[in-house]
Formats: sequence, C-alpha cells, structure tokens
Amino acid sequence: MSAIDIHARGATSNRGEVAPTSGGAGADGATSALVARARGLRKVYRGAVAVDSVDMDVPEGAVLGMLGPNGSGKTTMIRMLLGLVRPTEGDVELLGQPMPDAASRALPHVGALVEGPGFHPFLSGRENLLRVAAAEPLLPTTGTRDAVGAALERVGLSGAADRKYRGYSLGMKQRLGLAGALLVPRKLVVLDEPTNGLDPAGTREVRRIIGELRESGVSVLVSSHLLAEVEATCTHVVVLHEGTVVAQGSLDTLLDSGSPALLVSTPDAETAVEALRQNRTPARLAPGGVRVDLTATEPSTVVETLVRYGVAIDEARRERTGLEDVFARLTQAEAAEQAPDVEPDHVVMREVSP
Ligand SMILES: Nc1ncnc2c1ncn2[C@@H]1O[C@H](COP(=O)(O)OP(=O)(O)OP(=O)(O)O)[C@@H](O)[C@H]1O
Repeated sequence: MSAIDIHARGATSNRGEVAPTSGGAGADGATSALVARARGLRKVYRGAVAVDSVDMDVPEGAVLGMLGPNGSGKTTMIRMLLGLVRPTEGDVELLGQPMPDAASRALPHVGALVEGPGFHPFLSGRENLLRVAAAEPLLPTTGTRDAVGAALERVGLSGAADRKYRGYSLGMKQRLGLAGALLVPRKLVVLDEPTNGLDPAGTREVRRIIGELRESGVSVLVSSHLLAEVEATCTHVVVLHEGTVVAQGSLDTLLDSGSPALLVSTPDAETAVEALRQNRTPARLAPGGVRVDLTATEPSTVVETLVRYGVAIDEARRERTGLEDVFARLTQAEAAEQAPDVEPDHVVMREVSP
C-alpha cells in the first residue's frame, strides 16, 4: 500500500511557552507552525497494536480531518495527543508542550470533544456546563454563567439547557460536549466524531461552527469516518488505516494525487486525441472534449501541443475525484501499483505494509 505523506519535518519544540511548535522545512519545502506534532507514535493495548509508527502534524490554522475506518486508531491518536493516554513509544507535542507531562500548560488552550462519559445524568445541560466552566483556568469566576449561556446558544441548545442531561438525545449530548469545547477562546479544538448522532441540520451546524473557528484563526482537528464530511469541512487530511498513516497532506493535494488527468473541453476532440497520440500522450474522447493522462506529461505541455495542432481549447482543468475514491485507493492493498506520482512539491509517497 502506498502512503502519501506531507510533514513539516525537523520542527523544533518550544517548551517554554504555550505556542505553536515552529515547524521546520516540510516535504513541501515550506515552513509552517504546528499546533500539534507526533513522532513515532505507537500504542499497544494488552499486546494488540492500536497505533504504530505514526508521524502527524497539525498545521496552525488548519482544519485537519483524521479519517479512517472503525478501529483504525483515530480515537487512540486523539487520546495520545490530548495526554489522556500515554504512548507506548514516541513523542507528542501539543502547542509546543510535551505531552502528557506538560498537559496542564497546553490543555487550557485546547477545547476537546472526546468520546466517553463526563456529564452528570441528573443535572441539566446548563448545570453540567457550569461545572465544566468552573474548572476552566482561563475563565474568570464572574464570567462562567455568561460563557455557558453563549456556548449553549452557539450549539443551538439554549431551548433545552435546563432539561436533565439523561433525557438528552445522542445529538443533544454531542452538542453539549461541543459547547464544553467552546467555553473559552481556544488555540486548538479537537473533535472526535462530532457529527455522531446528529441529524442533517445538526451536521450542518457543526460544519458552520468548524468554519467559524477556522475563520477566527483557531486550528481544528476533527476525526470522522465520513468522507463527505471531511471533504466539506477540512483543509488538511490524515488517513489512518490499521493504526498507521497511509496519507497526509492538504486536501487539495490529496484529491489531485488521485487523478493525474487533464480534462480539455474542445469542439475539436478527435483532432485533439490524434495530436496527443502522435506526441505519445495517452488521451481519449470524453464528454465535451478529451481526457488526457498526465502520468508522463504536464498540463502546459498538453496545451502547447494542442495549440500547435490548431485545436480550439475552451477550458482545461485537472480531473478531480472525490475523497472517497482516494480513500478507497489508499486503503486497498492492490493500490500500490496504481498509485501515481504526484507533485513532489507537496507529497511524498512511501510504501507501507498492507
Ligand atoms: N482501551 C482500550 N483497550 C484495548 N483496546 C483498545 C482500547 N482502545 C482502543 N483499542 C483498540 O485499538 C484499536 C483502535 O481503536 P480506536 O478506538 O482508536 O479506533 P477508531 O479509529 O477511533 O475507531 P472508531 O471509528 O470505531 O471509533 C481497535 O482495535 C480497538 O479495539
């Protein structure tokens, strides 16, 4: 199986203060700040390997979608990043702080919605949140009631705020957890399956909240097994499969990597195919024009060839497949041979065992 991998490698930690780790030059040659960074992470539960050899970066300002089938290690990764479980091997930095040892310095700046109990069934949503707010070091005691009211409003739970938690639906419980993550302004918000149990309207609201966080400069790490969800909300993606990373990078790069083809709209499709074939570029007729294989050539070369042969070009664009296709390719063993070369500026392919 192939892995697509983009990292800001060689990042140096900033252990003195809560600030993004300054990323070194990544595989794309660019430098970027990181709000979370994992190297060589491995977690073994009673002899069973849940996560293995994971390097992962969360760039500052990104909405990083952690994608993977059930049991692929998403929750375990999140728990290690948040310092809730100690890795068997490897290092984690959260906002430049080593985890779990410096959890108390990093966590006040991190809002998290993670699986598991946490709310009291016999208290109302508001009362539960007031208890959470009381434990927020960054929230002044005098501001808790207002902060709770604002967070409930933000997740659309004001109307049910004074009902007992035990009567909440799964979606309402998720909203309350999300409200807890948003109680104070954060540098990073971590959401484990935030749309779990939500109806379509609730799902749209989570999307909206993630969009708002991003616009206000907050970094977001969100796990999901819903490809469409990740495609709609995320700027970056890490794909986990059986505890290892099989792809990591910007969403755009990942989508481009799945389809090295150029779609050319032209009224002269047959001439175009003939011209390209004469130049040893595989091409075939497609609706409205031709589809040109880019495995061994560049879009600029294709366009130059067509212009030389007098082909009228209405439009030329890279073919995009959905994340679903990319995901299927990456999580199927036979994909190794089919994986195309992708732009080296952004993506590194490496072989991992299926
Ligand atoms: N506390 C634990 N004790 C033992 N095994 C565990 C524990 N937590 C997770 N595992 C195992 O580790 C593997 C990864 O689980 P994890 O929950 O991280 O995956 P996931 O991708 O979040 O799955 P899902 O989408 O179903 O929540 C699974 O095989 C799981 O059974």
